[in-house]
Amino acid sequence: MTPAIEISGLKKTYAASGKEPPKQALKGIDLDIPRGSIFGLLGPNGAGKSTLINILAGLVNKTEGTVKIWGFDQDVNPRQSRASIGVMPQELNLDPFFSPRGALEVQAGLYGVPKSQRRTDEILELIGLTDKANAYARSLSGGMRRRLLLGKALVHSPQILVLDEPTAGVDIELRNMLWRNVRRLNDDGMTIILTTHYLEEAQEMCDEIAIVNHGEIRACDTTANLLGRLDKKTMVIQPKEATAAEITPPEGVEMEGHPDGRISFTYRTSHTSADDILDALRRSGVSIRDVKTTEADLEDVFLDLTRDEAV
Ligand SMILES: Nc1ncnc2c1ncn2[C@@H]1O[C@H](COP(=O)(O)OP(=O)(O)OP(=O)(O)O)[C@@H](O)[C@H]1O
Repeated sequence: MTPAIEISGLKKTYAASGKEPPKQALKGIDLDIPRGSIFGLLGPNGAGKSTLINILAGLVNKTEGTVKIWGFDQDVNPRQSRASIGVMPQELNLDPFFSPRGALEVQAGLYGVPKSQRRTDEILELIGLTDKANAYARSLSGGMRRRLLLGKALVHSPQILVLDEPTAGVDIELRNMLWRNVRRLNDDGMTIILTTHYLEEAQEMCDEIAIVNHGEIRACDTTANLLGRLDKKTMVIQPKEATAAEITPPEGVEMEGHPDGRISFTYRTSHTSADDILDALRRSGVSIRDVKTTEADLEDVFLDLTRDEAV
Protein backbone atom coordinates (compact mmCIF):
# COMPACT_ATOMS: atom_id res chain seq x y z
CA MET A 1 0.00 0.00 0.00
CA THR A 2 1.38 3.43 -0.89
CA PRO A 3 2.13 5.49 2.19
CA ALA A 4 -0.19 8.38 3.13
CA ILE A 5 2.78 10.73 2.72
CA GLU A 6 6.01 10.07 0.80
CA ILE A 7 8.74 12.67 1.13
CA SER A 8 12.12 12.34 -0.53
CA GLY A 9 15.13 14.62 -0.63
CA LEU A 10 13.07 17.50 0.74
CA LYS A 11 15.05 20.71 1.22
CA LYS A 12 13.97 24.19 2.16
CA THR A 13 16.13 27.29 2.28
CA TYR A 14 14.48 30.54 3.31
CA ALA A 15 15.90 33.47 1.33
CA ALA A 16 18.10 36.05 3.03
CA SER A 17 16.26 39.12 4.24
CA GLY A 18 17.88 42.34 5.49
CA LYS A 19 20.82 41.34 7.63
CA GLU A 20 19.54 37.76 8.03
CA PRO A 21 21.52 35.28 5.91
CA PRO A 22 19.66 32.51 4.04
CA LYS A 23 18.44 29.80 6.39
CA GLN A 24 18.40 26.12 5.47
CA ALA A 25 15.44 24.85 7.49
CA LEU A 26 15.22 21.37 5.91
CA LYS A 27 18.39 19.63 4.78
CA GLY A 28 17.14 16.65 2.79
CA ILE A 29 14.25 14.86 4.47
CA ASP A 30 13.23 11.34 3.47
CA LEU A 31 10.10 10.23 5.25
CA ASP A 32 7.19 7.83 4.68
CA ILE A 33 4.10 8.15 6.84
CA PRO A 34 1.96 5.00 6.78
CA ARG A 35 -1.75 5.12 6.01
CA GLY A 36 -4.00 4.83 9.04
CA SER A 37 -1.33 5.78 11.55
CA ILE A 38 -1.18 8.44 14.22
CA PHE A 39 2.23 9.85 13.43
CA GLY A 40 4.13 12.25 15.71
CA LEU A 41 6.61 14.82 14.48
CA LEU A 42 8.78 15.91 17.38
CA GLY A 43 11.75 18.21 17.70
CA PRO A 44 13.08 21.19 19.63
CA ASN A 45 12.10 24.76 18.71
CA GLY A 46 13.43 25.71 15.30
CA ALA A 47 13.99 22.09 14.24
CA GLY A 48 11.95 22.50 11.06
CA LYS A 49 8.60 20.92 12.01
CA SER A 50 6.44 23.89 11.00
CA THR A 51 8.35 24.25 7.73
CA LEU A 52 7.67 20.58 6.97
CA ILE A 53 3.99 20.84 7.87
CA ASN A 54 3.57 24.07 5.93
CA ILE A 55 5.08 22.43 2.85
CA LEU A 56 2.62 19.54 3.22
CA ALA A 57 -0.21 22.06 3.57
CA GLY A 58 0.90 23.90 0.43
CA LEU A 59 1.61 27.09 2.41
CA VAL A 60 5.39 27.11 1.93
CA ASN A 61 7.19 26.30 -1.33
CA LYS A 62 9.91 23.70 -1.09
CA THR A 63 13.35 24.36 -2.54
CA GLU A 64 14.07 20.78 -3.66
CA GLY A 65 12.73 17.24 -3.41
CA THR A 66 9.39 15.51 -3.93
CA VAL A 67 6.31 15.31 -1.76
CA LYS A 68 3.50 12.89 -2.51
CA ILE A 69 0.27 13.15 -0.59
CA TRP A 70 -2.02 10.12 -0.80
CA GLY A 71 -0.02 9.11 -3.86
CA PHE A 72 -0.39 12.52 -5.60
CA ASP A 73 2.83 14.39 -6.35
CA GLN A 74 2.42 18.01 -5.21
CA ASP A 75 4.10 19.27 -8.39
CA VAL A 76 2.19 17.03 -10.79
CA ASN A 77 -1.27 16.90 -9.16
CA PRO A 78 -1.43 19.96 -6.89
CA ARG A 79 -5.26 19.95 -6.61
CA GLN A 80 -5.60 16.30 -5.68
CA SER A 81 -2.72 16.42 -3.23
CA ARG A 82 -4.22 19.50 -1.54
CA ALA A 83 -7.65 17.87 -1.38
CA SER A 84 -6.19 14.85 0.43
CA ILE A 85 -4.96 16.78 3.44
CA GLY A 86 -6.55 19.02 6.09
CA VAL A 87 -4.50 21.16 8.44
CA MET A 88 -5.44 22.49 11.86
CA PRO A 89 -3.01 25.39 12.31
CA GLN A 90 -1.48 26.62 15.54
CA GLU A 91 -2.77 30.19 15.31
CA LEU A 92 -6.38 31.03 15.98
CA ASN A 93 -6.82 32.71 12.59
CA LEU A 94 -10.61 32.97 12.43
CA ASP A 95 -12.70 35.69 10.89
CA PRO A 96 -14.49 37.23 13.91
CA PHE A 97 -17.65 37.97 11.90
CA PHE A 98 -18.35 34.42 10.81
CA SER A 99 -20.42 32.02 12.88
CA PRO A 100 -19.11 28.44 13.18
CA ARG A 101 -21.68 27.36 10.58
CA GLY A 102 -20.68 30.22 8.28
CA ALA A 103 -16.96 29.51 8.69
CA LEU A 104 -17.44 25.82 7.86
CA GLU A 105 -19.61 26.63 4.83
CA VAL A 106 -17.09 29.16 3.46
CA GLN A 107 -14.25 26.69 3.96
CA ALA A 108 -16.23 23.96 2.16
CA GLY A 109 -16.82 26.44 -0.68
CA LEU A 110 -13.10 27.17 -0.92
CA TYR A 111 -12.44 23.46 -1.35
CA GLY A 112 -15.20 23.17 -3.94
CA VAL A 113 -17.34 20.79 -1.89
CA PRO A 114 -20.83 20.82 -3.52
CA LYS A 115 -23.67 21.88 -1.19
CA SER A 116 -25.24 18.40 -1.34
CA GLN A 117 -22.01 16.81 -0.06
CA ARG A 118 -21.33 19.21 2.83
CA ARG A 119 -21.21 17.74 6.31
CA THR A 120 -21.61 20.97 8.26
CA ASP A 121 -24.08 19.64 10.87
CA GLU A 122 -22.11 16.45 11.40
CA ILE A 123 -18.88 18.43 11.90
CA LEU A 124 -20.56 20.90 14.29
CA GLU A 125 -21.71 17.90 16.31
CA LEU A 126 -18.25 16.31 16.29
CA ILE A 127 -16.57 19.48 17.57
CA GLY A 128 -19.32 20.13 20.11
CA LEU A 129 -20.44 23.46 18.62
CA THR A 130 -23.99 22.60 17.54
CA ASP A 131 -25.51 25.01 20.06
CA LYS A 132 -23.06 27.77 19.01
CA ALA A 133 -23.59 27.15 15.29
CA ASN A 134 -24.89 30.65 14.64
CA ALA A 135 -22.92 32.67 17.23
CA TYR A 136 -20.27 35.15 16.06
CA ALA A 137 -16.78 33.60 16.22
CA ARG A 138 -15.64 36.57 18.31
CA SER A 139 -18.04 35.48 21.07
CA LEU A 140 -16.50 31.98 21.24
CA SER A 141 -14.04 30.98 23.94
CA GLY A 142 -10.45 30.12 23.00
CA GLY A 143 -11.27 26.42 23.33
CA MET A 144 -14.31 26.71 21.07
CA ARG A 145 -12.24 28.54 18.44
CA ARG A 146 -9.68 25.80 18.48
CA ARG A 147 -12.41 23.21 17.98
CA LEU A 148 -13.72 25.27 15.08
CA LEU A 149 -10.24 25.17 13.50
CA LEU A 150 -10.38 21.40 13.74
CA GLY A 151 -13.81 21.48 12.08
CA LYS A 152 -12.50 23.66 9.25
CA ALA A 153 -9.70 21.16 8.60
CA LEU A 154 -12.33 18.44 8.09
CA VAL A 155 -14.83 20.07 5.67
CA HIS A 156 -13.43 18.44 2.53
CA SER A 157 -13.22 14.98 4.18
CA PRO A 158 -9.45 14.67 3.78
CA GLN A 159 -7.77 11.29 4.17
CA ILE A 160 -4.97 12.93 6.19
CA LEU A 161 -5.35 15.36 9.08
CA VAL A 162 -2.41 17.43 10.30
CA LEU A 163 -2.53 18.96 13.76
CA ASP A 164 0.15 21.54 14.55
CA GLU A 165 0.59 21.74 18.34
CA PRO A 166 -3.12 21.10 18.89
CA THR A 167 -2.94 21.13 22.68
CA ALA A 168 -0.46 23.96 23.31
CA GLY A 169 -1.88 26.06 26.13
CA VAL A 170 -5.29 24.37 26.27
CA ASP A 171 -6.93 23.07 29.44
CA ILE A 172 -7.23 19.40 30.30
CA GLU A 173 -10.88 19.13 29.36
CA LEU A 174 -10.30 20.48 25.85
CA ARG A 175 -7.18 18.40 25.48
CA ASN A 176 -9.14 15.26 26.33
CA MET A 177 -11.89 16.21 23.92
CA LEU A 178 -9.39 16.83 21.13
CA TRP A 179 -7.75 13.48 21.68
CA ARG A 180 -11.10 11.69 21.79
CA ASN A 181 -11.93 13.28 18.44
CA VAL A 182 -8.56 12.36 16.99
CA ARG A 183 -8.92 8.75 18.10
CA ARG A 184 -12.41 8.58 16.63
CA LEU A 185 -11.28 10.00 13.29
CA ASN A 186 -8.33 7.60 13.27
CA ASP A 187 -10.61 4.65 14.09
CA ASP A 188 -12.66 5.68 11.05
CA GLY A 189 -9.51 5.36 8.93
CA MET A 190 -8.06 8.88 8.87
CA THR A 191 -4.26 9.21 8.96
CA ILE A 192 -3.23 11.70 11.64
CA ILE A 193 0.03 13.68 11.76
CA LEU A 194 0.70 15.81 14.79
CA THR A 195 3.38 17.92 16.36
CA THR A 196 3.42 18.37 20.10
CA HIS A 197 5.77 19.56 22.78
CA TYR A 198 4.16 17.19 25.26
CA LEU A 199 6.23 14.05 24.94
CA GLU A 200 3.99 12.10 27.28
CA GLU A 201 1.12 12.85 24.98
CA ALA A 202 3.09 11.72 21.92
CA GLN A 203 4.09 8.53 23.71
CA GLU A 204 0.47 7.79 24.52
CA MET A 205 -1.11 8.78 21.19
CA CYS A 206 1.37 8.01 18.41
CA ASP A 207 2.01 4.68 16.67
CA GLU A 208 5.10 6.09 14.99
CA ILE A 209 7.32 9.04 15.69
CA ALA A 210 9.94 10.99 13.75
CA ILE A 211 12.35 13.12 15.74
CA VAL A 212 13.57 16.12 13.76
CA ASN A 213 16.55 18.29 14.67
CA HIS A 214 18.38 20.95 12.67
CA GLY A 215 16.34 20.18 9.59
CA GLU A 216 17.15 16.46 9.58
CA ILE A 217 15.35 13.32 10.72
CA ARG A 218 17.29 11.94 13.66
CA ALA A 219 15.08 8.90 14.21
CA CYS A 220 11.90 7.49 12.76
CA ASP A 221 10.38 4.38 14.22
CA THR A 222 7.40 2.90 16.02
CA THR A 223 6.94 4.40 19.44
CA ALA A 224 7.61 0.99 21.00
CA ASN A 225 10.92 0.58 19.13
CA LEU A 226 12.01 4.10 20.02
CA LEU A 227 11.35 3.41 23.67
CA GLY A 228 13.21 0.09 23.38
CA ARG A 229 16.19 1.87 21.85
CA LEU A 230 17.25 3.27 25.19
CA ASP A 231 17.73 0.16 27.24
CA LYS A 232 18.13 2.30 30.31
CA LYS A 233 16.46 1.58 33.61
CA THR A 234 16.72 3.14 37.01
CA MET A 235 16.34 1.27 40.29
CA VAL A 236 15.75 3.32 43.40
CA ILE A 237 16.23 1.64 46.75
CA GLN A 238 15.50 2.77 50.27
CA PRO A 239 18.12 1.05 52.44
CA LYS A 240 17.39 0.30 56.10
CA GLU A 241 20.45 2.23 57.22
CA ALA A 242 23.42 2.10 54.77
CA THR A 243 24.58 5.09 52.70
CA ALA A 244 25.83 5.14 49.12
CA ALA A 245 29.41 5.47 50.38
CA GLU A 246 29.29 1.90 51.70
CA ILE A 247 28.16 0.32 48.44
CA THR A 248 30.21 -0.88 45.47
CA PRO A 249 27.85 -0.96 42.45
CA PRO A 250 28.43 -3.38 39.55
CA GLU A 251 30.67 -2.05 36.77
CA GLY A 252 29.01 0.43 34.42
CA VAL A 253 26.18 1.23 36.83
CA GLU A 254 25.74 4.87 37.88
CA MET A 255 24.96 5.28 41.54
CA GLU A 256 23.55 8.41 43.13
CA GLY A 257 22.72 9.04 46.78
CA HIS A 258 19.75 11.31 47.57
CA PRO A 259 19.39 13.58 50.63
CA ASP A 260 16.44 11.51 51.90
CA GLY A 261 18.65 8.40 52.06
CA ARG A 262 17.36 6.75 48.87
CA ILE A 263 19.98 5.54 46.42
CA SER A 264 19.40 5.27 42.67
CA PHE A 265 21.19 2.99 40.24
CA THR A 266 20.96 3.68 36.52
CA TYR A 267 21.90 0.76 34.31
CA ARG A 268 21.68 -0.65 30.80
CA THR A 269 19.48 -3.72 30.73
CA SER A 270 21.67 -5.19 27.97
CA HIS A 271 24.66 -5.25 30.36
CA THR A 272 23.25 -5.46 33.86
CA SER A 273 20.20 -7.07 35.42
CA ALA A 274 18.25 -5.98 38.49
CA ASP A 275 19.61 -9.11 40.17
CA ASP A 276 23.22 -7.95 39.61
CA ILE A 277 22.44 -4.77 41.52
CA LEU A 278 20.60 -6.55 44.31
CA ASP A 279 23.54 -9.02 44.61
CA ALA A 280 25.99 -6.13 44.87
CA LEU A 281 23.86 -4.61 47.62
CA ARG A 282 23.77 -7.90 49.50
CA ARG A 283 27.56 -8.23 49.14
CA SER A 284 27.91 -4.76 50.63
CA GLY A 285 25.75 -5.91 53.56
CA VAL A 286 22.88 -3.56 52.76
CA SER A 287 19.36 -4.50 53.80
CA ILE A 288 16.61 -2.97 51.72
CA ARG A 289 13.35 -1.48 52.92
CA ASP A 290 11.88 -0.65 49.51
CA VAL A 291 12.77 -1.02 45.79
CA LYS A 292 11.30 0.69 42.70
CA THR A 293 12.35 0.55 39.05
CA THR A 294 11.50 2.97 36.26
CA GLU A 295 11.93 2.50 32.50
CA ALA A 296 13.12 5.08 29.98
CA ASP A 297 10.32 7.19 28.56
CA LEU A 298 10.06 9.17 25.35
CA GLU A 299 11.57 12.19 27.03
CA ASP A 300 14.79 10.23 27.67
CA VAL A 301 14.88 9.10 24.02
CA PHE A 302 14.21 12.65 22.82
CA LEU A 303 16.92 14.15 25.00
CA ASP A 304 19.35 11.46 23.94
CA LEU A 305 18.78 12.26 20.26
CA THR A 306 18.75 16.04 20.54
CA ARG A 307 21.24 16.55 23.38
CA ASP A 308 23.44 19.65 23.20
CA GLU A 309 21.86 20.49 19.92
CA ALA A 310 18.92 22.65 20.96
CA VAL A 311 18.82 25.75 18.77
N1 LIG B 1 9.78 32.61 6.95
C1 LIG B 1 11.00 32.33 7.41
N2 LIG B 1 12.06 33.04 7.00
C2 LIG B 1 13.30 32.75 7.42
N3 LIG B 1 13.61 31.76 8.29
C3 LIG B 1 12.59 31.02 8.74
C4 LIG B 1 11.22 31.25 8.34
N4 LIG B 1 10.43 30.36 8.95
C5 LIG B 1 11.24 29.59 9.71
N5 LIG B 1 12.53 29.98 9.60
C6 LIG B 1 13.72 29.36 10.24
O1 LIG B 1 13.78 28.01 9.85
C7 LIG B 1 14.14 27.17 10.95
C8 LIG B 1 13.06 26.12 11.20
O2 LIG B 1 11.88 26.79 11.66
P1 LIG B 1 10.49 26.03 11.93
O3 LIG B 1 9.49 27.09 12.28
O4 LIG B 1 10.18 25.15 10.80
O5 LIG B 1 10.85 25.17 13.22
P2 LIG B 1 9.88 24.40 14.23
O6 LIG B 1 10.52 23.07 14.44
O7 LIG B 1 8.50 24.42 13.73
O8 LIG B 1 9.98 25.27 15.55
P3 LIG B 1 8.82 25.64 16.60
O9 LIG B 1 8.60 24.41 17.42
O10 LIG B 1 9.46 26.75 17.36
O11 LIG B 1 7.60 26.06 15.81
C9 LIG B 1 14.36 28.11 12.13
O12 LIG B 1 15.73 28.39 12.23
C10 LIG B 1 13.58 29.34 11.75
O13 LIG B 1 14.16 30.49 12.33
